[in-house]
Amino acid sequence: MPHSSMSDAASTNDHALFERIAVQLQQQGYSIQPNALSPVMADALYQYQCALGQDYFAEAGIGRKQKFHKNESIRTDKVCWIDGSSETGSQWLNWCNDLKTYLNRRLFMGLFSFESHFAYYRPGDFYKRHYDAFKGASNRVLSMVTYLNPDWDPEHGGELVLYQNDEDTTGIRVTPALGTVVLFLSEEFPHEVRPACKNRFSIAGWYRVNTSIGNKIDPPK
Ligand SMILES: O=C(O)CCC(=O)C(=O)O
Ligand SMILES: [Fe+2]
Repeated sequence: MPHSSMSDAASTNDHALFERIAVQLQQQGYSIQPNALSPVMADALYQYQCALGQDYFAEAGIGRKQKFHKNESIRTDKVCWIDGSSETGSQWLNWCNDLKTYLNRRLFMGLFSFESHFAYYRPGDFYKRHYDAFKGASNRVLSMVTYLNPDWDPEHGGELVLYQNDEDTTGIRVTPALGTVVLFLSEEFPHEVRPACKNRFSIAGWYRVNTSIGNKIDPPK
């Protein structure tokens, strides 16, 4: 039997996935990938988020960590930022970093850093139509959303609706099923989260470019 370790197999799968993402980002500016996460990674992230407990989740705001405004008319979800202090958190960040390296090599995107948080939408919670970044006003360039909901049926609601531009009122609807990953250019695609009839878990993340000027360090860290 040929020798093949778990990690070799995983990285071959990831390589094919990263290539599909790159092609779609180049052709259409977004990519929707059901079952993008390995079942092991999807389950670890799901378990991790479930174990976090309510206390870890804070009311979400608008803007980056530093410029934070609470705004309940636009969004009602709760979030918890992910760092590398846990095994699962660091595996997640490594995977996101591998994707960053791949996209930089393949598309010359110049992605510099990545930040992400778990998000928890209770039944009825929503995030109204918005852009993740405004042209020239932010260094977030690529948005990524990963869903952590086993057994999600379309009738549970909670879709992401991704619009092609300001005029688009139809959009593309994405069911937030476990393991689905969506990426889109942050300045190009308005989008919204529709209310669901049950708890909806996800990870929202953003790849950023480096816009440091002089001695102002941006992104921080
Ligand atoms: O959870 C989603 O489907 C999208 C979340 C989102 O748009 C955001 O956090 O900016
Ligand atoms: Fe968003």
